[in-house]
Amino acid sequence: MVSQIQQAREQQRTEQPAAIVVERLTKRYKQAREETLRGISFSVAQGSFFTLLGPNGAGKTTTLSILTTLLLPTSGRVTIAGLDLVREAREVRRQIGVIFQQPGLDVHMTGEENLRFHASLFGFYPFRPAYRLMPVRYRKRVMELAALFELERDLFRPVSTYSGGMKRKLEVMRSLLQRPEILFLDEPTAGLDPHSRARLWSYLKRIRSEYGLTIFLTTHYLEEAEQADTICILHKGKIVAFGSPAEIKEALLQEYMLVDAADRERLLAELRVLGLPFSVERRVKLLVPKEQFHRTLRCITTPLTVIETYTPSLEEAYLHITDGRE
Ligand SMILES: Nc1ncnc2c1ncn2[C@@H]1O[C@H](COP(=O)(O)OP(=O)(O)OP(=O)(O)O)[C@@H](O)[C@H]1O
Repeated sequence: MVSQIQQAREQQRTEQPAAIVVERLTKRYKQAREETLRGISFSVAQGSFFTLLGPNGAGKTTTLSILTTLLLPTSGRVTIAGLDLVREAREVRRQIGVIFQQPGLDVHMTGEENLRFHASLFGFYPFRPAYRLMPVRYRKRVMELAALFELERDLFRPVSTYSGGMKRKLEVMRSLLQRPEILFLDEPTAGLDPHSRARLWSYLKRIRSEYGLTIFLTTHYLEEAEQADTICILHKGKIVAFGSPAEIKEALLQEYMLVDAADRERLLAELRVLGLPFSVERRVKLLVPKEQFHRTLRCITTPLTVIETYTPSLEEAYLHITDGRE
């Protein structure tokens, strides 16, 4: 845990300023026997694409709810855009946009009415009973976003006529109305078909480059996490892996060979002499990287009865790390 905090501080010192700094965050729900978050620490660099990945129940939504000021932490400290999450919650809300797992649109209203009500409710713009009566800066912002998301033609139609993908786009637009610095997305592609999912990703890429947004995503889709700058894997309320997708892959992927011999004792003695790392399960498992498979085999003189090579996929490695831990 100490190293996580050091890592968070180190990142702050050496790279871009951190958009989010989380230190020793815990959450215990009322009447819950265990903590849902068990002292997690990490930081998110400004303008980066950060993914919180983990299986059901890992604590992703809890973390996101705390970071978006909807839920109070039990202990720990969080800074968002340089503001203290608890003491300056109101100001934090102005700096963030949020897209929740469950769409929260009123389908009886038009797309624009949904935007207008949201903007007024959160105090970003004063409420007026018609779009044309809204301040010019609101109308300019809405049209700018509608153009970006190609929703101009449908903006004044009831949301009940929208497809799932269009509703998602409207939600993204709504979250960007006040020009937030950080966009939080809780499993935003759940329920979308692959086509709409891919399109949503391309929009997110565009807004990120156009507005320099920091994106904080929670997901349990590995392929979505792979597009991130940083992945943080949460499991049972603890961080079990943290780094770039390449670093995570390297840490998680363990390539190995399974070998065996009629004279197993001779084989094991030989492996010890050769100094090769191994463990004995049903077969003898040699922990060597793929590039060394051939060389390793050439060194072994004991006649082998079994030779199998194994390169797990990222998916398998992820399942392994999240299945086998307490
Ligand atoms: N209001 C609550 N009261 C008590 N326990 C809760 C509450 N909300 C969540 N939990 C528990 O906290 C744990 C983490 O839940 P959370 O929703 O944060 O996980 P998650 O990683 O977002 O899962 P999913 O991918 O299913 O959304 C779960 O065991 C859940 O039962």
